[in-house]
Amino acid sequence: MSTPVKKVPIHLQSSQNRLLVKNGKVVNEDGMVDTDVYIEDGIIKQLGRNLIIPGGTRTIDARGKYVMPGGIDPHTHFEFEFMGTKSVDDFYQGTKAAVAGGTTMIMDFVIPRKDESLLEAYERYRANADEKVCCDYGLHVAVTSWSPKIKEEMATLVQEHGVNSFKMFMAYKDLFMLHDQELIEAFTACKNLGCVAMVHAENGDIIAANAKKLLDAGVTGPEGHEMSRPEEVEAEATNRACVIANQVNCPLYVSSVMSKSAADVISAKRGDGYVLFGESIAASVGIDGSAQYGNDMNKGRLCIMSPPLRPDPTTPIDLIEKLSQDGLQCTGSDNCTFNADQKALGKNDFTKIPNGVNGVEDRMSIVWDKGVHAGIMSPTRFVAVTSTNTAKIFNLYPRKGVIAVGSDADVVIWDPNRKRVISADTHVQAVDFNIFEGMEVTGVPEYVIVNGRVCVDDCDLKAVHGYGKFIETPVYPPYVYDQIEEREKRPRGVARTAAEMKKYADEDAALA
Ligand SMILES: C[C@@H](CNC(N)=O)C(=O)O
Ligand SMILES: [Zn+2]
Ligand SMILES: [Zn+2]
Repeated sequence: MSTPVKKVPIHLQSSQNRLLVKNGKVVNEDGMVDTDVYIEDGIIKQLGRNLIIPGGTRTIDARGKYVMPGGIDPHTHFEFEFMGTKSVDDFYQGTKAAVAGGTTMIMDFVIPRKDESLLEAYERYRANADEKVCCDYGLHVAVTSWSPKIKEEMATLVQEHGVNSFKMFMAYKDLFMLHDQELIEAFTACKNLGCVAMVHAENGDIIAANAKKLLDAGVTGPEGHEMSRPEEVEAEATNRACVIANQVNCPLYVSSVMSKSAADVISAKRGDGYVLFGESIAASVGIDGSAQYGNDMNKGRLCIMSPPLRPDPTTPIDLIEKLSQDGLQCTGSDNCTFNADQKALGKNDFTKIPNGVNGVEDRMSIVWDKGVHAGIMSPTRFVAVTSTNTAKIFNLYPRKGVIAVGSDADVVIWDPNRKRVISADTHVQAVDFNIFEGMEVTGVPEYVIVNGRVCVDDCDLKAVHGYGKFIETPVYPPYVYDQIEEREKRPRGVARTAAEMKKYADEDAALA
């Protein structure tokens, strides 16, 4: 199905059409350079100094600022029907908030209703999103049950609808959860289609058993949520997903890594040469999960998500360090927002609290503040983990995720010193609270250019609904499948001798 080409309304052309970003420091994942950027018709046309440009070009002075690829958020759930309610940020408000925070593309999840086919669910999401989005978007598709029909639909989605990634949930028993045999078959199907398998990694059987025990013991407050699924329940499933994917030689993307233990598994398996990518989220590097165990039950309910925020206060710093050192590769938001009254659906039973928190608007500032401003992460690594790596994994690169001639003009002019205080009183999102309430962050987008159009103009939001479009993600991303194919050429068992271990490690180092 071809994506309908959107005509940019005439009044948005001409003056918005030509832009020169001058005197900035362009930051890509592989380096920084002082140069100017000329944009026309939504595309980056020239890079350099003293550029020859046509009259009528608007010039933005980026002196003292970083000029970076727009953020790409690989993990959102806008207007998602879940746990008897629906997330309140829809594709308009959610993408408007994304743009406000410096994100110029999001990837959401098609999650089928009960008895809805994958194709019907995909069409429903497209119909919901296409006319509303304020920036470009892609779609992952969730496989929440397994059958020959599902396998066929995966192929159709790949061949006709521009999907290259499928999400399997190992949690949410009796709702979305797949068991090992189904995971083996779903991962094998992903591999045979040239796709990326994604997981929500928690052991849903253990969670269900623990939740029952806790409720039977009279634990109904928000603390029961994390108690039912401590870190090792996430780490066990993370390890199991990695092993299954490795055994079928399928590339694996672990979504919303929320604990040190799970992050350690991912770093270790990557060191063993697995084709594996780990995603942190704004919440997990921004705050810890102590509020769930506090005396204020209302506040505790608000930050309930899965996998849960961890009470270990060293978790955020551990995860931002792993992001900085390539232990983890991407940062999403897992934005799945429910208002306080929706969260109160679980006031007498923590298993009824709709799972999910905000993050799409604050993701970029949180990672800059906790990473770059804190002196832990370089600006180039910031670009990698907030934009480029996601673009490469889902085969959007170099159209997205880089400041380069010919790339889409999705550009953020970033003020590394400007500060802002995060608050529901001022945020763009629809949700009526913010898990980062009151947090002062350093690092703010001063201009956000979406497909060549200035949508944040000197910190003034001018996002326009319907301006974004669906972006197809082609199969066989080279960044991923070059490694898979290399491993196929070298079928290798488990290294049994020190010599084999060294040989494999040297081979993998040469490939990295
Ligand atoms: C259902 C969805 C959003 N909710 C959440 N992460 O708590 C997910 O698990 O990714
Ligand atoms: Zn999840
Ligand atoms: Zn999610």
